[in-house]
Amino acid sequence: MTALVIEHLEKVYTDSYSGDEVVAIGDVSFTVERGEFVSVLGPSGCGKTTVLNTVAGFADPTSGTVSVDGREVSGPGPDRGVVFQGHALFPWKTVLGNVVFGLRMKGVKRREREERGREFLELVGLAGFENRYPHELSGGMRQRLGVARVLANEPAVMLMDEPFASIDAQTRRRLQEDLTRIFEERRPTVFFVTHDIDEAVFLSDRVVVLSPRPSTVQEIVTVDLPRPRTWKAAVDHPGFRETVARINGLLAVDAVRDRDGAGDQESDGSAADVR
Ligand SMILES: Nc1ncnc2c1ncn2[C@@H]1O[C@H](COP(=O)(O)OP(=O)(O)OP(=O)(O)O)[C@@H](O)[C@H]1O
Repeated sequence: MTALVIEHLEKVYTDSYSGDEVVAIGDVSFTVERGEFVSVLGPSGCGKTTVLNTVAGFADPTSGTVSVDGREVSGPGPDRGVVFQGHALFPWKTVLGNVVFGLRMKGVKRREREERGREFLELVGLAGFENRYPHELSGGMRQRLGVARVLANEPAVMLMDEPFASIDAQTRRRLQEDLTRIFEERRPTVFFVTHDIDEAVFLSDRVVVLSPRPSTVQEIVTVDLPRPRTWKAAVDHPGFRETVARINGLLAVDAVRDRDGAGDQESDGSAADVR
């Protein structure tokens, strides 16, 4: 069953300083099936975060529609859970308090929510930290907590906007492996935004490659890698290297087009800013 449908999404912003119109998203359509992990990749400024914000209900489309489980999105809702880059945890609540917050809002009884909260903390490797506060955790642990908090609510779609971008490379790899394991165990529906091609390929079932602004879907690449996945197995797998090379090629074409001025006239030349 299809969990998320994005149809002919267009987004035009008006620059608050100059009053100029910026066409962030030209025409973007794609779907995410239930239990599927889909990443969105594209040059810097092509509108990846805008697509995610529109799905989250934080931004309205200029035209086009976004539907989750058959219902058109018209604002934020509990059917979509967002894991932010900057954690967005409640600093005054304990680790367990943060995880069970959404369940409390839904009216789940204390015993059951604490049971579920502990289960999700265990899943993300934070068992034993229930009574700590977010400031007592490392950046990686806070990000795990962000994931546990969203998973505990069992949203129809889990939205992740570069959740590991500000985390050191070694920890990031571990978190990516943990996320893959959690995905394989629980099969949430995930919509993931990233700059990192390796990360997108390692985590995803499909990768949506966007063109430079005003963005369109350049290609949707299916990742043919067996699960369960580990970094060790992935880097040795020819399919992993081929898929990374293919996406690299797609984005390199964008960078050349942009440099030669054939792309977006307002480009700041950062189209090659895809790690
Ligand atoms: N609130 C806003 N008002 C005006 N312009 C905006 C606003 N938000 C985003 N933009 C512009 O829309 C375009 C797309 O931005 P967005 O952040 O969605 O891109 P992105 O692909 O996620 O970028 P990055 O890869 O650098 O994180 C950019 O040119 C940005 O400057």
